[in-house]
Formats: sequence, C-alpha cells, structure tokens
Amino acid sequence: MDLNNTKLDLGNNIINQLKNFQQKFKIIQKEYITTAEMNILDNNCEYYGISKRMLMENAGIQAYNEVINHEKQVENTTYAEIYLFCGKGNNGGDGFVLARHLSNPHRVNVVLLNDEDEIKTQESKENFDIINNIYKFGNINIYNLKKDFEQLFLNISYKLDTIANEDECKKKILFVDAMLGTGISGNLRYPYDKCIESLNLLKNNVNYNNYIDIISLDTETKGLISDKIITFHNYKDEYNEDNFNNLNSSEKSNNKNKTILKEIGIPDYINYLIGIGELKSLSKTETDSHKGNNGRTLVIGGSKDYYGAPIFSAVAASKIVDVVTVATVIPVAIALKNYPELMIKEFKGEYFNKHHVEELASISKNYDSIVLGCGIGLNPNTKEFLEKYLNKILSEKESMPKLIIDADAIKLINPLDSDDLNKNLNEKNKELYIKLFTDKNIIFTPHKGEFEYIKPILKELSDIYQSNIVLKGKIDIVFNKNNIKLNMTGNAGMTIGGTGDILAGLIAGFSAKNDPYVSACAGVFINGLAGDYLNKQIGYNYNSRDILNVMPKILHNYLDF
Ligand SMILES: NC(=O)C1=CN([C@@H]2O[C@H](COP(=O)(O)OP(=O)(O)OC[C@H]3O[C@@H](n4cnc5c(N)ncnc54)[C@H](O)[C@@H]3O)[C@@H](O)[C@H]2O)[C@H](O)CC1
Ligand SMILES: [K+]
Repeated sequence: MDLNNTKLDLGNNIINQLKNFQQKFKIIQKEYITTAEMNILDNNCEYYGISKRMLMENAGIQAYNEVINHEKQVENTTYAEIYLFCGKGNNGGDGFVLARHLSNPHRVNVVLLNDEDEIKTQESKENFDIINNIYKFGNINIYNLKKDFEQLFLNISYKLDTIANEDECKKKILFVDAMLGTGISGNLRYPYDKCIESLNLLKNNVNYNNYIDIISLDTETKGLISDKIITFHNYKDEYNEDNFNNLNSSEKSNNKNKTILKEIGIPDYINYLIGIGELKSLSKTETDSHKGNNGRTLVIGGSKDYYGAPIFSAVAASKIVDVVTVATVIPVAIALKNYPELMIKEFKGEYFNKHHVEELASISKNYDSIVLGCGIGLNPNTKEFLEKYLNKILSEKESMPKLIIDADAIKLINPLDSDDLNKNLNEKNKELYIKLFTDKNIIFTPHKGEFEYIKPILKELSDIYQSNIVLKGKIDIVFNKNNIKLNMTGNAGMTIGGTGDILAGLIAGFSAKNDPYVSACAGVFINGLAGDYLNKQIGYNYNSRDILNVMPKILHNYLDF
C-alpha cells in the first residue's frame, strides 16, 4: 500500500464524512474495548508507524503524572517507597517505564514476577534493560519475586511498621500493579496468585491500610483490590455488559469511579482504519489438521448468463478453507469441470428456482460459511428461490453458517422501483428483512449501486440491525451497529469484473472460522493489498485471475498461512 497517498487522504474531511455516516445509520460505538480489539489496534498502530515502544513510553509517562497527582492528593503525603510489581508481558513494560520516571527522587523497587529472560517482548526488554543499566546509580532496586518472596514481604512489613510508628510524617508506600493487562488468560498462575494474595493481606491489615496505596496500570489484575486504575486509550472490557453484570452494584460504581482514562498517543483515525491487525487476528491454518478443520465453504451462484462469478468466489475461498463446494445450475456446472479443486453440487435448469430450495437448505447446514448471489441473475424465479431459501435457513438459527450476501442477491431481496430507489421498503418482506438484518452472522457486500437497495431497509431497521455491511468503493466502509472501519488498500485497476466475487469468497473463507466483522475487514484489506502488489509489479493491466494467483503469496507475507 502506498502509505503516502493514504496519509493525504486522511484529513478531517474523511473523518467528518465517517462521523456523518455513523449518525445516518445510528452506529453506536461501545464505551470499552475488548482484548481482541485492542490487539488489532496495537498491530494497526504499528502498521501505520506508531510503534509499541512509543505507546509504552507514553503509557509510562501518563501513569507517572497520575501517580504524582495521587501522591499530592493528601497534603504533605509522600511515598517513602514504591514497589512496582511487573509481569512478563507489556503491562510489565509499562511498569518499567514508570519506574524509570519515578526513580528520581522516589525510592523505587522493581519486582519481577518472572525471570529476566522470560520477559516476552522486545519493547518490554528494552525498558527493563534501561532500569538494569541505571539501578547501580542508586534509587532503584530490582527483585525477583520467585527468589526473594519471603525476604521482600518481610522488608515491606518492616517498612510499614516503621512508617506507622512515625505516623505524623504522613508517609506512605505505593504498590504499582503492572502484573497483567489485557493479555491475561484464565486463572492466575504462580507467582501472580501468591503475590496478589500477599498484597491484599497487607492492604486489609488494619495497622497498615492507611499507609498503603495500590495503583493498577491498564487493568486491575484479577483478585487485587486497588485504589486506582490508570487505563490506557480506552476502557477495557471488564466494563462490558457480561463481565460488568457479574459485579455487585458497589463493585460496579467503585470500579468506574476509580478508573482514570489516559491517552497514549493513538490518533483518533487509527480507530477507524483497517490494517494488518485484522489479518493477524485470524486463526491460522492448522498444519496437522484433518480435512475440513480449516473450514468448509459453500458458494451458491451462477446462472445461464453468468458463470465466471461463482468460480472466482469459490477459487478465492479455496485459498483459505479446506473444502469448497459450488452449488449451481447446469451451464455453470459444465464450466466447473475444469476446476478439480472445487466440488460441484449441480441443480437442474438455467437459473435457480423454488424447486432447489429444500435440497440446498439441507446441504447448507454442512458448511461453516456460504456465499450467496454471485452471478445468480435477476430472473423472477430466482427471486422466489432466494426468498424461500433465506426464510428456510434463517428459521433454523442454531445451525446457521456465516452468510455472505453478494451481488444480485442484494438487489433481489428488495426489488425497488428503479425510478426511485429510496422510495419505500417492500413491506411484504418485512419479516424476512428483520431476520436478515438482525443476524450477526450475515455480511452484505454491496457496491455503491447495490447499497441503494438495502439502504431503505437499514434506515427502517436502524435501531435494531446487527448484520455487517461491506460498502465497496474507492475507500471501503465496513460497518455494523457498533463498529465502523475504513479500508484504504486497492487501486483503480481493481474496477475490473471479478474482484467483488473474489472478495466475497475471501470473506467467506475467513469467516468460516472467525468473527464475521473482523473477517469482512480482513477480506477487503487483503484483496486490496493483492491489487496494490500487482499494480506495483506490472501496472494497472492485471485481471481477476492475476489477483487469485498472487493471493497465496500475499496471504503468506502477511499471515504465515
Ligand atoms: N494496547 C496498547 O495500545 C498498549 C498496551 N500496553 C500495555 O500492554 C498490555 C498488554 O500486554 P500483553 O503483553 O499483551 O499482555 P500482559 O502484559 O497482560 O501479559 C500477558 C502475559 O502474561 C502471562 N499470563 C497471561 N495470563 C496469565 C495468568 N492468568 N497467570 C499468569 N500469567 C499469565 C502470559 O505469558 C502472557 O503473555 C496492556 O494491558 C497495556 O498495559 C503498552 O505498553 C502500551 C500500548
Ligand atoms: K495491571
């Protein structure tokens, strides 16, 4: 991708347009970010040139300012001693940066929960090395919790006793929780569990609790009760409804009250940009897996008039999943004989019709994802088929695969009067629209013209829609009720026929085993990257076959596929 061009495109104007779009379709962004979303954002920051090292430095400095504020909250209070408990991930890294900034004039103790060589990331290691280089000049001690556990907590109790005895000095001890952040998984393991137990014991001791502050970085490590949480960039998903509902009401208000949100230099527009993060978050091909483990995709499409479309889509999906079947009518099935990588399910006739519904609905259950619509045509029999088929599969929700609705299928679900596309909704089908547009497993992939057909439905259902929409264009917009992102990859060479079919196949391939929204983002991103790669190599004169041919290489470069 040509980042320079992208940068030029990223003025306020685009963000303003995006905000208008957000309002128009009542897109309400969540007030918190999940771990998966944060990981995507991290990688996208890196992709757009904002390194994790920079973010970590900013997080550490922001935490420093807040610690100093906290220290000054009670007049004349000072931290006689600061202990930073640092884990082996980047939460620990934030702790190392904070330790460096605090080390003068404070007395700082960095407590490693793991051995030095277990520190996981380069940026965290670099920040630990700085501490390691300067500690000999005083004011910083380094402990290894596993080795020094008893001695360390004895020292801390001794210091607390001393401070408690000379109460009038208003001295306190600060514990910084830089143990675990968004990377936590499962129950606490040793020594994290023991450390938290010991810190809680001290804090709950009536002789000591006036003399202890506990501040958590980014998230409160499970089980710890801290006085303040300094969270970075966005509230974390401990505030999401599911987790939040598990807390009792005093815990709820307490958690919100004690959390301070701090910016760490992630520009607003990065929140709205698709990048490598979406791709990297996809599940990887399992090398020792059985056929089908990496997904099964069904492509339903083709007609007497168009047979290339379902083939493009199916070949694209076959680069990702293990099994791809094309369900199609006789003229396309004949052409498919030249594609031994694809399985064929042949239906009689030149267009899909209502007689195909039962059998097709019954085989649909055997797939993880379905592309519906490429080359299907606008024949009135096909419209009848489509409505019956959708009603049938949507009524059996438990076995519902991810469903990508593309091309003419988009036009057929709302056959508007062509004189006035925005006029009104086809009321007769309202029940079907509600099912289609309130399903998180459905992805519509319209270009601008096709979008006109679903716009009235979206507006009508703007309070309740849940499905995902990929609006293809120079800049693609991928959105659902709670998310909106832009894709900047791709170039003018991609206006050739077949790229849309390929995109639908890629999204189906990814969504077989992944979140539909992230799959949609990854699909537009990688499709555009393939186009950009070809443009760089051979100029604009490439076609859709070329895109398919380079796809494995592009996937490999970015994904370890
Ligand atoms: N997101 C940002 O923009 C920035 C985030 N920063 C900080 O980084 C952490 C997230 O870092 P990460 O390395 O992904 O995760 P953790 O630090 O939480 O450590 C995970 C690490 O710990 C081990 N582990 C996981 N679960 C357990 C457990 N239950 N018991 C024991 N050990 C566990 C495991 O090995 C993991 O690898 C984020 O919160 C921010 O604080 C950046 O510094 C700034 C930018
Ligand atoms: K923490």
